[in-house]
Amino acid sequence: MTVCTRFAPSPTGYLHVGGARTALFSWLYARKHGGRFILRMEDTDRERSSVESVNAILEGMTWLGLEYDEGPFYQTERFSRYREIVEQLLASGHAYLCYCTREELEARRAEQIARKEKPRYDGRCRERQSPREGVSPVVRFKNPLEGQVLIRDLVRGTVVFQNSELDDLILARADGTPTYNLTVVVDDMDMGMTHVIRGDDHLNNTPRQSNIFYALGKEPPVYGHVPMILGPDRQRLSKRHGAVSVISYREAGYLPEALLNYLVRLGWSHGDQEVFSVDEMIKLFDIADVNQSASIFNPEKLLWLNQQYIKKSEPAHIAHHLSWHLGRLGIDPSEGPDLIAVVQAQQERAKTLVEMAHNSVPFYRDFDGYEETAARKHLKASVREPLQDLRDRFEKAQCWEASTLHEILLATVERYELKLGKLAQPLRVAVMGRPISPPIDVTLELIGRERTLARIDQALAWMSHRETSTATPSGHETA
Ligand SMILES: Nc1ncnc2c1ncn2[C@@H]1O[C@H](COP(=O)(O)OP(=O)(O)OP(=O)(O)O)[C@@H](O)[C@H]1O
Repeated sequence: MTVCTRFAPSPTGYLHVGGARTALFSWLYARKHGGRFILRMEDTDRERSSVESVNAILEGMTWLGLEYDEGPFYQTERFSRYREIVEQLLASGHAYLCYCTREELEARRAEQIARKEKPRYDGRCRERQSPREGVSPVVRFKNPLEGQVLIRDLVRGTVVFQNSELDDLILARADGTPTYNLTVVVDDMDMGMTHVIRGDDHLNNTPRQSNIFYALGKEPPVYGHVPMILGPDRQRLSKRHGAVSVISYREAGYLPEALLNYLVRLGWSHGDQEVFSVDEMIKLFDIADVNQSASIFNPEKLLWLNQQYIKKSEPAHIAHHLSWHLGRLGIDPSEGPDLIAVVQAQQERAKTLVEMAHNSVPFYRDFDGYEETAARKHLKASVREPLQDLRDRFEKAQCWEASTLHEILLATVERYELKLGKLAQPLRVAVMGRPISPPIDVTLELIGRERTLARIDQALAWMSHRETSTATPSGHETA
């Protein structure tokens, strides 16, 4: 039997981290067992579903690398099939037409509450034979009245539900549209689902869905209900409450594998290992090791993991993701130094790709002004002469490589009896516009000879201009 799992979101918003982790567990289960992973859009709520949400979910899945083998399937395209199954259940006596009106149901409900009973449909139309004038009936499932439903849950172990606790749920509304529990069963049956791994917010639906499977003469799939991810307020993250979209993590400079790693560890562990490649996740993931309790999303830990991934990933891989961020800043990396070298120079320190992209801008684009405090501190009159000298030596450099540039810088500071930083920092501000960059020799190599010389000239001119404009009538500098 080939394992088949699915992710079945309702396209009523973006893909958020809670849904994404449930998708990841389902995907890992399929991959680990050499099975199929299906994507299904549960879009029957036409009011709340939208094409934009479908696209946002697809974008999130693609970015995370949770590729699906089949789908996306859309429930709205399967209405005739749902109708067929409703007819089948009616014909086999597992469903019946219910003519109770909304007002009657509400009145009975109020009475049940007044008697301190659990409000539920009282089964009045179960044996009804004749239609009722002027009322369009709904179709209800004839839930067994006795016995139990036993769920052997992959995460929670055996969970028992009493049939006496379950309502005769509505399968089709008066206008003929199918309800959630019916569509899910028909799809899971038709799509050959062997394992349904979903959030434990669905646990109460499971005995109802299992009974519909039995009524159709089928074995239900194996279920695994994974715990919820909660926000800092301990409320379940959902599209309607506090969830952060997966794509906003892309925009904030996270690597998809860092987010996957964070999500897999949220509620699952393998010894004390923290960092897992996707291949390791597939190999080591065991749904039986998933916690039963909910987890709280911790953005600091995610940031820490992202930094680890930036440090350790292949530069070419980071370059691939970084170029997307540079594109957002209007930079075409092919118009400057090799992006892989730019990544290598910054891999040790960047926490996010947004930070790396921001710090990479001067490698690709000339800047207009300097960071103000840095310029005031480092581009001082006293440094003009050594900076000019350094510039002239750079111009004559035999080759434009970090080691040669380093030698030239050392020789210049020696000549002026300066500490290295006293010239390296002004140089950095001159060529980058700011006081932070990778090692200065590497920075210069990346910027290239022409740009470096032009930027030092620009800084020297800026310094002269500043000297004249800030000079007092007596000729003393005031800054
Ligand atoms: N906070 C969460 N933690 C873990 N899994 C979740 C969370 N929220 C939803 N899921 C799971 O993600 C899958 C898709 O859910 P769905 O699209 O209905 O998301 P939702 O955010 O609950 O939507 P809505 O805001 O409409 O309630 C389901 O299996 C659901 O159980």
